[in-house]
Amino acid sequence: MKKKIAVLPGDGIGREIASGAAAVLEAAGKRFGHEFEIEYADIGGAAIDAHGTPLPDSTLELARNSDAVLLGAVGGPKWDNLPSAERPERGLLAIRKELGLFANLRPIPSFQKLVQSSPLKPEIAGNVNMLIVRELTGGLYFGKPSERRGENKEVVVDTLQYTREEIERIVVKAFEFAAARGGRLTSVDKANVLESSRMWREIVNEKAADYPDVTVDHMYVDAAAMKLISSPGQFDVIVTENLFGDILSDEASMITGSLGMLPSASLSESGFGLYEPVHGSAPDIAGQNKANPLAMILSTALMLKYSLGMREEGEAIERAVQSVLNDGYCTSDLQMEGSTVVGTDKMIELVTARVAEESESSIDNIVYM
Ligand SMILES: NC(=O)c1ccc[n+]([C@@H]2O[C@H](COP(=O)([O-])OP(=O)(O)OC[C@H]3O[C@@H](n4cnc5c(N)ncnc54)[C@H](O)[C@@H]3O)[C@@H](O)[C@H]2O)c1
Ligand SMILES: CC(C)[C@H](C(=O)O)[C@@H](O)C(=O)O
Ligand SMILES: [Mg+2]
Repeated sequence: MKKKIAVLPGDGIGREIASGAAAVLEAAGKRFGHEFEIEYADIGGAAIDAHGTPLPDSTLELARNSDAVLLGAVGGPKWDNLPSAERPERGLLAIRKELGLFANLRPIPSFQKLVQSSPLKPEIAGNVNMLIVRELTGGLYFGKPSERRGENKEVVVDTLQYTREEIERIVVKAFEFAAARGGRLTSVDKANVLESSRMWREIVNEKAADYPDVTVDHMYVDAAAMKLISSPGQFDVIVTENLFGDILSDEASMITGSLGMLPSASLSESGFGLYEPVHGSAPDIAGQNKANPLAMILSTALMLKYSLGMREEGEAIERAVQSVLNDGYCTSDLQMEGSTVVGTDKMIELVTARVAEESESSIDNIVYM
């Protein structure tokens, strides 16, 4: 099969880990007989520097003409003093909006080998297989107005806006995933304060009638933040609005021991997908060959499975990651006792070599979908 993939490395460690995606694609292509045509384009700060805008038309055009998009990360101190509307992050928000990527899936499994790496107790960190379904193109990130007001510009406004349709489509998506997993759905909101959350809760209750096999509960976001640490194993599928999902997923990454382990998929109504790690451009370690490339590599696996109909190929990548970890290799963000700490390049090389070979080992419990 021939597929065209747009790779948008972005900034900081995004530039270092994007090569991991390209390498595993090449290895999977060779092993399974596919041709991946990879085309690179700028986004974020790199695009501001080269084209004067964080999302050039040419990048959007390339994304639209590709079968799927892989993205590293955007942002960094170099662009921190720009007005908010001109920052690298705007390029990311714009591509999500332009491509209609409203459903952001952030799976959080326990990696058995990494349990000791988690700050949580092993019996708590070791029994998790959660999916956070985050609304991605509405809420505070996109509400108008968002501005400074008043004579001295000392009044600030950000608007949390959702339409019924925007909430319905993400809630339905989450119910579908919960039903497919034979499981439970926890809707996370702040319905004791926010009007948007009250409508969110109303819609979840309405849609629940269509999914009698899914057990539904509601939780306030502050309590959910606490439960993610005290008893993450109680969650199956979580559905929540944009900002809550952003915060809760970084928090949940600590179950695995590192933000560098979490992949994500952002899907449109038609099933088109952009795949990116949950983490950012990590300016504190950029350029040092320290970044963990596994979130990017696992995002590539999700792309193969969800967007390209290549389940076997995606699972081969997940198995390769698992097998390299099981052999005791890790990057310095992970605290695995007795392990061999390797740099970004070496980790990419190790996983790529495993993808290239047949492997009989099972995937342990990385059950994304
Ligand atoms: N999707 C994205 O492009 C995205 C996501 C989050 C943040 N950002 C941007 O990234 C910049 C930096 O933000 P931040 O520092 O708050 O968040 P960050 O996610 O970049 O980093 C947070 C911490 O986690 C560590 N970390 C993150 N990814 C890692 C990896 N793969 N391997 C090892 N360690 C890793 C970093 O070193 C840092 O200590 C900001 O400009 C922010 O807006 C972009
Ligand atoms: C960089 C930022 C705009 C982005 C978000 O908040 O969506 C990031 O934190 C993420 O989680 O993808
Ligand atoms: Mg985030």
